[in-house]
Amino acid sequence: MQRVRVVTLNAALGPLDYRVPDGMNVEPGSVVVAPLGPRQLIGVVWEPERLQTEEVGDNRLRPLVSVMTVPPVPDPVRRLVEWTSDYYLAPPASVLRMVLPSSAALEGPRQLTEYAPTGQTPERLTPQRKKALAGIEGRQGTIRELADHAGVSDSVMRGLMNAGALGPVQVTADRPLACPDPDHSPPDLNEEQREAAASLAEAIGNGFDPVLLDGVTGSGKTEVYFEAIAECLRQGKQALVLLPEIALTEPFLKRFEARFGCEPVAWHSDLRSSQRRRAWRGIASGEAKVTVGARSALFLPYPNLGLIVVDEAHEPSFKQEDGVQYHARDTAVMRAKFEDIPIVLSTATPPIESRHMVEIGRYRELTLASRFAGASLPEMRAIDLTQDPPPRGRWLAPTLVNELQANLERGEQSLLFLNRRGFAPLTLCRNCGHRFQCPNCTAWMVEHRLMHRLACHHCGHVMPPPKACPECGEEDSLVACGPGVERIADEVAELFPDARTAVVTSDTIWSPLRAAEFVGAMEAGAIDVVIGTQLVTKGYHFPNLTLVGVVDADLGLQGGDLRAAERSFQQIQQVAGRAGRGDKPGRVLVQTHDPDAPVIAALVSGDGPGFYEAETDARREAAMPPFGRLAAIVVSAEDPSEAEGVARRIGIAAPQVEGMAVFGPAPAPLAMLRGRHRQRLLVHAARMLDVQDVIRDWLAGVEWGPKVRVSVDVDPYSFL
Ligand SMILES: Nc1ncnc2c1ncn2[C@@H]1O[C@H](COP(=O)(O)OP(=O)(O)OP(=O)(O)O)[C@@H](O)[C@H]1O
Ligand SMILES: [Zn+2]
Repeated sequence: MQRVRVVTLNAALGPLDYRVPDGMNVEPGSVVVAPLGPRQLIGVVWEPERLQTEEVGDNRLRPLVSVMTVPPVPDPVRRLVEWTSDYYLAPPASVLRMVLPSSAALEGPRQLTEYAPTGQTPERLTPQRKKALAGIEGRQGTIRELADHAGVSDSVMRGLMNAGALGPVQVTADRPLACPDPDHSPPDLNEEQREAAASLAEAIGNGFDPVLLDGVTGSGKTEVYFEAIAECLRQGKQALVLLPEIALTEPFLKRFEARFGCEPVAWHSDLRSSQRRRAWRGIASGEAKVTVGARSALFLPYPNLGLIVVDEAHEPSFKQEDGVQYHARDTAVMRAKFEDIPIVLSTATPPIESRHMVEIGRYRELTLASRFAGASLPEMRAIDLTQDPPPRGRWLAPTLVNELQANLERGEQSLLFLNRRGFAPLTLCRNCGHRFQCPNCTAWMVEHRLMHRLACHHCGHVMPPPKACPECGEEDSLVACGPGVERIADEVAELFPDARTAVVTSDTIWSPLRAAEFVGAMEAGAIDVVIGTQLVTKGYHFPNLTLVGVVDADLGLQGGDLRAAERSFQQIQQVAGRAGRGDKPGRVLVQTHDPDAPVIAALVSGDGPGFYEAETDARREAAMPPFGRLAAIVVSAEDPSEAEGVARRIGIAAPQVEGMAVFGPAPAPLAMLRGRHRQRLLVHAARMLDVQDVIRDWLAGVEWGPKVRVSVDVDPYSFL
């Protein structure tokens, strides 16, 4: 009798053993359907020696139901699942769910109805339908695709179908994917780029090779790693590019198409289920040669991966903050290791963790020191708000306003950066001082005037701004305190009524399509001033954008977590990097109350190396990451005393281990989130300590009820 061990997609279950019925062929990695009580579960066959479970006698084993007709999950992916589960203290099932995220993809071949012009043009076609029919340009596709292509609504398309102008065609849902051509349109690289590109191309097919591609903004890092992708394609291998925001995928797809002749496969949360199925099947079969995606694309079962690129590798959004709390950059390096392939971490502002890996010889570094085509890096100046303050009730200093005016007169584009969504971060009653707080979180309600709502940025709770203060009953007494991007947009509109402005935040650019519209408008010169959050700081290339104003450079330094200064530096350096990327030089004005703060001083004087050295020394001295390790244990419950009780018991049970210290428990800074009260413990450990092992044993010795949640965040990035 053959028995197998199966990891199911159910996180509440450990691995389970089954009997393989006669005639069924399974191997490690096979995706199978297994019975559990009256239900059926999807799971993956695992090497039994790698995962422990309760032994069940042969006679009690139930037989597997079936094997799914998809390729087995490859070896390196199974190793990645084990590593991620071990390192981030998450159930293997939770990680495996990211490998098999679409149940539709696991089903067999599927038929799909598409529509194509029948060649009959019905009489009396409305002008709108006539235009839609022309807009199809003879294509075939689903109603939705045709509507998208023609720029009309689905119902117009359905009208055409009912009128007989479009007819149904049955096709397989798994249409062939376009294959990128490495020689479609190669760029003419400059000397520096050529060297870096050659070195990356050389690495393809030659084993594990982590590379930090450190190039100033606008130096052509993308062009350089595209050459590595081209080599990967020539060798018939798959490549994966991870981007930090799905808003960046759309411009990336266009750029990729210009270089390789067709779009890569995109993977992100905004895909429709049919697209997700198609992408997953193409990836798993090896047909999809290049995938670009958000962090979750990292776990997909590429059978033949040849290269991973992590673009904007400094971005904090690579850290997943719920579910499996993994860092996609670090996990990507592990995947590259299991696959035995190169990985490129591309960034203009390498994080201290990655720089350190270069210093100790684990990663190699390739540098691009200058901007492409002779464009110079922008000139950066601080505006001291204590000397040059904006008028009362305004946020832009006179110097910045003058520069904006000059830019508008020259017909050049400007960008104002403020990392705060909405109109104002705080709303209070002028009469009694009442502040609007989220009922579910320790957070202020943020006014969003465009949506006419107060919103909590932590849980999404929204309410209309009340007419009267709920505390004192005074009418029309609410005042907005402080600026958000919408308020800056209002200020620009008052100062320059003719300027065309765009607010760019996750509220306005929530999908790749909206991002594409924004990029189109910028490129067409239809926007004069962009007011945006961190969403506009990265990746974009607008040659006519010559002025960047940082509205509040001190903002990121508040809160004071471990990486606050570094993050501020990166953010301002990145947003500054949007200026002067074409033939016109760029200027950056940084508004601050403290021009002598090390971050600001380093930015203005261009002494990045000095800043990093000081930051690194400080971390080394305090044994903070990457020189020491941190893990946070967060205990939450709806009942504050339950959370407190369990947190206290965990604190008391903390083992005495050399090289490890435990701080807390204490109420988390975000003491309530989504209605749950939160207590935090912080574990600080020496670099060499297997802190996960310690925490696993430690927590195994403490019990808590079902209403309490305990989560461990290894290498935390958020300290809230
Ligand atoms: N060799 C080249 N030939 C033609 N165009 C190039 C070349 N190198 C760079 N460019 C162009 O210069 C611009 C900046 O390049 P790219 O976006 O790759 O820079 P980057 O280093 O990724 O910048 P950032 O870090 O700011 O995102 C792009 O429009 C790119 O197409
Ligand atoms: Zn909330």
